[in-house]
Amino acid sequence: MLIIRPLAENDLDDLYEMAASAGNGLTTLPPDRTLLKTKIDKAQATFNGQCPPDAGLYLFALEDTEQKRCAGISGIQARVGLDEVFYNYRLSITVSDSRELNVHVRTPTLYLTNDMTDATEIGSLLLADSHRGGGNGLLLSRSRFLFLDEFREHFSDKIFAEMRGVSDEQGQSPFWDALGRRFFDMEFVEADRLSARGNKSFIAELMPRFPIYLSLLPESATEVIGKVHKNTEPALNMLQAEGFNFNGLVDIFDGGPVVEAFLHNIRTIRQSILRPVRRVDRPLLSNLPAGERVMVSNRSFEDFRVGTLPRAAIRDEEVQMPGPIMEALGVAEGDQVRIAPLKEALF
Ligand SMILES: CC(C)(COP(=O)(O)OP(=O)(O)OC[C@H]1O[C@@H](n2cnc3c(N)ncnc32)[C@H](O)[C@@H]1OP(=O)(O)O)[C@@H](O)C(=O)NCCC(=O)NCCSC(=O)CCC(=O)O
Repeated sequence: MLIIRPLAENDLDDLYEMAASAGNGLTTLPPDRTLLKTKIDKAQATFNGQCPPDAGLYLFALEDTEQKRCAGISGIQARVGLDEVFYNYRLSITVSDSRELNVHVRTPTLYLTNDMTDATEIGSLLLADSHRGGGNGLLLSRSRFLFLDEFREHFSDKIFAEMRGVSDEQGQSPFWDALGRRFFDMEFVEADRLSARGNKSFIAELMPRFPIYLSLLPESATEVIGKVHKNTEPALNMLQAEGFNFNGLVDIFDGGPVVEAFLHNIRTIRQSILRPVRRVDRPLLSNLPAGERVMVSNRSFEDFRVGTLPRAAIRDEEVQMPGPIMEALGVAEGDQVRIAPLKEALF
């Protein structure tokens, strides 16, 4: 059985292994044990109330209960731009127009902004290679929306994700090579490593502050602006299906797109329903295709859990749950649980 739960201290080895095999550009998940441990500590402090929930870092693990290991991770940062300034480039247009000379030229232009300050960021989405496909990525990504729905008061109305931009197998980013590198004499991999260590705004402060005309950059750089890394296409696809759209901002390092949605418009949130639990003596059927399963959450803050059930378990007045999933979610008969589509609409 696969269950979403808060990331815990003993997930460190699994997390490190996943981060080490993920390649470059996943800035928030570097293969660095000390840094990953700091993140786990911050997430634990958030879930157990030692850190203000509005400034918290919520990291979730996908636990494979048979293999007893963490097979994936996903996250929510309650607000960005509080501890350090949060930068993006806005992809805008400069128009040069002269009727006398019969000239009308539109030049795409990048402006350095802090537009996402105070918004809620989802990120750190990573699934072990062994668990890719079959709807596991859907559960990992979408279960976060059940949490946001339940505890809206701690989050912004605006939810966004910075998608990993284009870089090659050697970690070369055409966008970084054409831009950041000229102001900061450093390879992308090194800049990415430094920003993972919390130096992102420090690097950003050394980047050009004046507008950048894209016609002055090489095509290798302009053609990757707003594009995602090929391994990130499923992540983007899932967010687009939830109603997220490109908001015109890109990452200052690799040019990857920022996508955003308003919380109340997110598909999982719009379609979620509550039902009381009724225990049934039935097999789990956790191998059903994603389209035939739904997500179910226990609605707890400190011990948030999400699993999946067959769609047929939802009835008008109740949701029917086999004992093992009730135990995994920590719910009892009569408790109200929240249910949302894993893939196909509920009704
Ligand atoms: C992103 C995940 C977790 C997704 O898991 P899976 O690969 O198992 O996904 P899946 O369930 O097979 O597919 C999910 C959906 O994407 C679709 N899909 C699959 N391959 C695709 C492709 N090449 N192009 C477009 N869409 C594709 C599937 O049809 C499915 O949608 P349907 O069911 O509708 O058909 C994984 O690929 C991964 O760990 N990637 C490497 C790390 C990474 O790049 N992470 C994102 C970084 S960016 C980030 O973290 C911010 C974003 C965020 O947090 O959400």
